[in-house]
Amino acid sequence: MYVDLGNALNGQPRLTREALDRLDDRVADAHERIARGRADADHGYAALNLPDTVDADAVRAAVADFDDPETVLTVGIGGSALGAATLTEALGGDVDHYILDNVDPAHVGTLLDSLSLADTVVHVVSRSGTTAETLSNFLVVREAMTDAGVDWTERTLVTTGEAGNLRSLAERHDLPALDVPAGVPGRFSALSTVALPVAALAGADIEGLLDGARAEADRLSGSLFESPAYAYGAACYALERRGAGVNAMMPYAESLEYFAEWFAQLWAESLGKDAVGQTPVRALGATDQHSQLQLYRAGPRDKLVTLVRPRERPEVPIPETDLDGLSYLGGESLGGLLDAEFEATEASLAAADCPNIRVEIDRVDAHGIGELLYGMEAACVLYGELANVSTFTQPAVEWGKRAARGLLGGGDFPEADAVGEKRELLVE
Ligand SMILES: O=P(O)(O)OC[C@H]1O[C@](O)(CO)[C@@H](O)[C@@H]1O
Repeated sequence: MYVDLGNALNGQPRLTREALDRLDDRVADAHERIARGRADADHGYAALNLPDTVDADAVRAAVADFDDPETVLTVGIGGSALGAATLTEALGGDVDHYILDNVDPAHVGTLLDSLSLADTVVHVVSRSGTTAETLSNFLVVREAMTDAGVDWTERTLVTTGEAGNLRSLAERHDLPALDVPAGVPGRFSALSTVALPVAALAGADIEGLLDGARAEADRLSGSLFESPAYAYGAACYALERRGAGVNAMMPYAESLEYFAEWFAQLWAESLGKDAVGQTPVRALGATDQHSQLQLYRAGPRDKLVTLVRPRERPEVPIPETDLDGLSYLGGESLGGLLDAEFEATEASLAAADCPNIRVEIDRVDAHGIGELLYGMEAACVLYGELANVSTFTQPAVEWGKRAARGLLGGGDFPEADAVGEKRELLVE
């Protein structure tokens, strides 16, 4: 992973090279704390050990008995789904991968009606085993398989914690089951038994993913100027401290659209604590040049834009044309056009004093994706250290869960009472 901070400096919010130099001493201290946390496999820090601790053989063994499925359906939510979605979108492969990470009846019904469930492997993932959306969707999927005459116990893989509903289900029905990695929050689990099974079923290069992650881990050092991951995390932190409360994650590759969604959970759920944090915005280049770029260039000076691209792309030539004013495109390539737009957008943001950071990988392949995912995880951990927040917890998401459960008669929760006290100003 390559990180270029040139355009992060001297914009509005204003970050200077001198400020980064001063921050580097704190990066060194943070790196020591991170190294200690990794050495002790402390909660959360253990995620940065995954390239060496994940049991890839167990992943391969768990999927070995599934006979080359056409389709894999991931039933999970948050980090239990977004890692798998990111991997298969970026790396492609031999299966059609769908995820059910919402409980929209229209979507669930339409998707299940479209699938050949006899040729589908269901990977149900939940660390806690209690997540309402995941368990509800699994019960619906299981019934649909039964109604279709499919033995669901032959088509289901489980990844879950040591105890809980899914663990009991796997034991009761002798399902193949993997353990979620100890001490790794879901949003940090893409390079683990949570997401790797789908990548394995899709025929992706698991070792390449882990090699890329190891390469990025090897670059972690006591200076942000020697570690791309720390350079990114430190610059994002420093810019947020100076007013960049928004970070628009804008990959210039269609196959990295889910990566931006994965990044949004990683950044928001890790860093949004104690009334601080940096709001991740999911964007896509070049598409959002015709959309959100107007706001980035001419809106409030409260943003940084992260521009991500592979240095190599496949070539699709643009045919010659005599269309008025468009002959310059003829003989070019789509990749050449996309890269020109990347660089033009980068320069347009700089010209408008909007701080932006260039993140590149050699190509969108297993090694590059391993670098990118690990690098962003390490960047997030560093940011959390510098911001002195509890990076690996997410207490704020529990309130709504209790309210919903109370509304559904799942217990006596005062949060549910608050729903009934909603202020109303209805306009019809
Ligand atoms: O894997 P589980 O326990 O179902 O949790 C799914 C997601 O829900 C959260 O716990 C938030 O509610 C995320 O942190 C997590 O990725």
